[in-house]
Amino acid sequence: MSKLFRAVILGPPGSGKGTISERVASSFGLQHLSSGDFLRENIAAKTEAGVLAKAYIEKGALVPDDLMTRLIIPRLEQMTRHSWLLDGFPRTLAQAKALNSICELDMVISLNIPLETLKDRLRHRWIHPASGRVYNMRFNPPQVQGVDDISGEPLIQHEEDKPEALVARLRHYKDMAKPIIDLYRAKGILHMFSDTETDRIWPHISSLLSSKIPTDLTDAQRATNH
Ligand SMILES: Nc1ncnc2c1ncn2[C@@H]1O[C@H](COP(=O)(O)OP(=O)(O)OP(=O)(O)O)[C@@H](O)[C@H]1O
Ligand SMILES: Nc1nc2c(ncn2[C@@H]2O[C@H](COP(=O)(O)OP(=O)(O)O)[C@@H](O)[C@H]2O)c(=O)[nH]1
Repeated sequence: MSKLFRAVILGPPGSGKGTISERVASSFGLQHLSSGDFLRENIAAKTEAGVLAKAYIEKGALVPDDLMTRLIIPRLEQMTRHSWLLDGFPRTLAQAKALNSICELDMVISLNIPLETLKDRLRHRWIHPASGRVYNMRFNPPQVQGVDDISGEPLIQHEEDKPEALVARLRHYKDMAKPIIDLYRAKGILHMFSDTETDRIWPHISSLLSSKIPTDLTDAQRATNH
């Protein structure tokens, strides 16, 4: 069997991790694993870990490392036949070390987006809470304003996407991300992308992935995904 490809995408809130991950998943057949979506699934299913995690998320806090790794690591260990792109994990150095101990990453994509751009994007971000689908009233608006394209249910805006909350979130992100970025840079797998537009970053990520992912893998992956 072809070698699996395992990658992580890092970036501050609003940097386009979710948007780019979806493009990677559809163009290269990698499975997009989002820690936020995974937590929401566990909360909806009322798993023991989901119930514990819910209390932290509702307070606007990160889920503690031991709980988070207990949730996500077994999920990754199950992925023995699929290549993946992980979004939202690791968020701390302890999580990065836990990930290191179970697999050798092939690539880390880090998004470096100016603060003003992030503020502007998040002001216009609307989400469908049940599915995690993300819209932007200017960049990718829903077909009908305020309504999810697939379910027809109403869209909501997150409290923490307000500009006042964002500055603190970004400072926190920078502090947490620095040692993680340093770790991956030292391993020689870090690729940093800086721009204000996802559409300008995407061609670079796409050609990088094309050069690293063998086509037989993407074909095989697509076949198993359909
Ligand atoms: N790796 C993680 N470690 C700890 N907590 C996490 C992790 N991933 C997600 N969470 C928790 O789940 C919540 C939702 O995560 P999610 O990534 O969907 O949204 P977010 O924090 O608003 O990020 P972004 O704005 O970058 O999309 C987070 O606010 C945090 O409480
Ligand atoms: N204007 C604009 N909005 C974008 C661009 N890329 C992503 N977005 C939107 O910005 C918001 C944040 O993107 P998202 O993928 O959720 O980022 P994440 O928080 O890093 O996962 C969403 O509303 C996206 O639709 C872009 O290049 N331009």
